[in-house]
Amino acid sequence: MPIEHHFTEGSDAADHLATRIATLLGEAIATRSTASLALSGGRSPKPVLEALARTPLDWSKIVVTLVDERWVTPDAPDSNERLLRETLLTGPAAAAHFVPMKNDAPDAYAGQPAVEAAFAAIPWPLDIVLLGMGEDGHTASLFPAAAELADGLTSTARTIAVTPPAAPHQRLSLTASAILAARHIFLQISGNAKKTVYAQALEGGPVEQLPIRLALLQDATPAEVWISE
Ligand SMILES: O=C1O[C@H](COP(=O)(O)O)[C@@H](O)[C@H](O)[C@H]1O
Repeated sequence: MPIEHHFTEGSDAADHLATRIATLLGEAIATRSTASLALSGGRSPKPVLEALARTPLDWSKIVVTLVDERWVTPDAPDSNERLLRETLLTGPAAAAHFVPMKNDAPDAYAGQPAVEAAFAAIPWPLDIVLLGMGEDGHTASLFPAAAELADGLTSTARTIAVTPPAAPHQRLSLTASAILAARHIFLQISGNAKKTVYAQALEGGPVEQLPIRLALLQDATPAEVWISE
């Protein structure tokens, strides 16, 4: 079962989570001379990324990537890469080595092999995976009812191309195996709607119904969950 951290204020949750990530990155660098961090996009991680960007670390030893990306240009408003570039990869943290999940291929399916190849250069397993969750229970871009979900849950590849059934843009996503191999699996939950879905996920049931269960209903690497109002 997951380890929960409860906060009233989202900003307090973000600061606490950023401190936890920074501590683990520092420990990874001290132990292995390198660290790897995969971040979610969307709205939830923004304050965490802003707090992390202010944290003194040897960013040149840290490899940063995404858990998922929308197949849009990096300057598009929906780009997860854009979020990272505008929040985390500024100031000292710009020294981090960023591995994008988007390339110039015409679609996510054509682009996936090159992303998979580029990901081979990341130090695996990832030290930290920061997940988000949509109100449909998707995590990364592993969406319920997506044609590629079964593959995303079973593939030994690190990445998969996905067409969400009810969300915009083709995506690239980490697979369940890449997520679950991480040394630390973190999740942000905020607001009543997501709290309700989170509680439903914990009750048990098919991962295909609520893909966030892949991280919550396993004990090999218990997820840590930051929950706020
Ligand atoms: O599309 C996405 O959605 C989820 C949740 O986003 P949020 O805006 O509700 O925080 C996110 O974790 C994922 O990375 C993103 O691509």
